[in-house]
Amino acid sequence: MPIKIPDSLPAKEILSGENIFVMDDSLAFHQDIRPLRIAILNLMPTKETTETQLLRLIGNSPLQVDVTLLHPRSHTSKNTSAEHLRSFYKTFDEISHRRLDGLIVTGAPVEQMEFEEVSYWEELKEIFEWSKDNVTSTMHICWAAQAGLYHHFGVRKVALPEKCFGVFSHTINQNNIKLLRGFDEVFHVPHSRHTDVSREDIESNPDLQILAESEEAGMYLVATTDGKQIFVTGHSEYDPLSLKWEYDRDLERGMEMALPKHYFPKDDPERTPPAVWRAHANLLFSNWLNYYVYQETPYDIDPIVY
Ligand SMILES: CC(=O)SCCNC(=O)CCNC(=O)[C@H](O)C(C)(C)COP(=O)(O)OP(=O)(O)OC[C@H]1O[C@@H](n2cnc3c(N)ncnc32)[C@H](O)[C@@H]1OP(=O)(O)O
Ligand SMILES: N[C@@H](CCO)C(=O)O
Repeated sequence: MPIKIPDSLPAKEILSGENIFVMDDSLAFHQDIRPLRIAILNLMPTKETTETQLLRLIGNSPLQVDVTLLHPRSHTSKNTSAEHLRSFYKTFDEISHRRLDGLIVTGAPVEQMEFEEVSYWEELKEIFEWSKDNVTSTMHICWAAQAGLYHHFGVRKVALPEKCFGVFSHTINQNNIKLLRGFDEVFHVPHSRHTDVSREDIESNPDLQILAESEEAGMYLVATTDGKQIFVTGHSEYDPLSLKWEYDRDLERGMEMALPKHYFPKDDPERTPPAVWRAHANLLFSNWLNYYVYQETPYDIDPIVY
């Protein structure tokens, strides 16, 4: 939340220079408050796990958030029960007449397919197009970041020589970016993917900025200069044991798996990995909700019907 202090207090200039959000009296007086309308388009097979992880982060905010869970109507989920989807989920066509303050699109285990082979690709393209005029800010996670960058900006997906798998240290590229407010100079994030996005395609696009990256894992946070689209290549939402679960799963399937990097204490898979990314994850989501959604979205959000 912003701090409201008198315009003439010396701290105001100092804090503004440090990328701290300071609100002046006139804006504070005029600010109307209502619950935020956020949808999560959940493309993960393990929907209940992902719901919980994302809601935990969205819930850590003083803002009231009204959450709608969405699943793609053009895909029949094998791993989530129809009963769960019927009880708790909607599809895009049921909500597309209303605008959203924020939209989160999750990862999906389809990164090694061509985008066009994904069963819900046409539907996702429709949602991406709609989001440009009907959502204040959209956050795309992992595969959704690759898909969004490809759809909106033609950024190519690139196969990695080996899976980017582990918990990596990251640094920020720019000061005075609202999404990065309060970030430590070095912070940690899990990555778990076989593909990356083309740096060349991103760097040559003046509408895109690389906000944070990792020497080992590459680009992490990419955003449009207007903040309407955020692309997150890692999984800050993961639970402490998510990477272990993926590692054990793949070993059980008989795959040759390298240990997740910088994860198990002393690289011993019998030891419990500590979560060293939780503070970062909470800050990323609360900064997004506050500065890219709440402070930007209009109070009267729905289109006026004459
Ligand atoms: C790069 C990222 O974004 S990382 C995020 C993805 N990570 C994860 O999903 C981790 C958890 N998932 C898993 O471990 C596995 O997917 C499991 C255990 C749930 C299931 O794996 P498998 O049995 O090998 O594969 P299965 O045949 O059930 O298909 C898995 C999923 O792939 C996706 N998928 C596969 N083919 C397609 C396709 N043509 N189009 C769209 N989705 C597809 C679906 O999401 C499918 O699950 P769903 O039908 O329940 O949505
Ligand atoms: N995080 C994913 C990567 C593959 O999409 C997994 O290992 O399940």
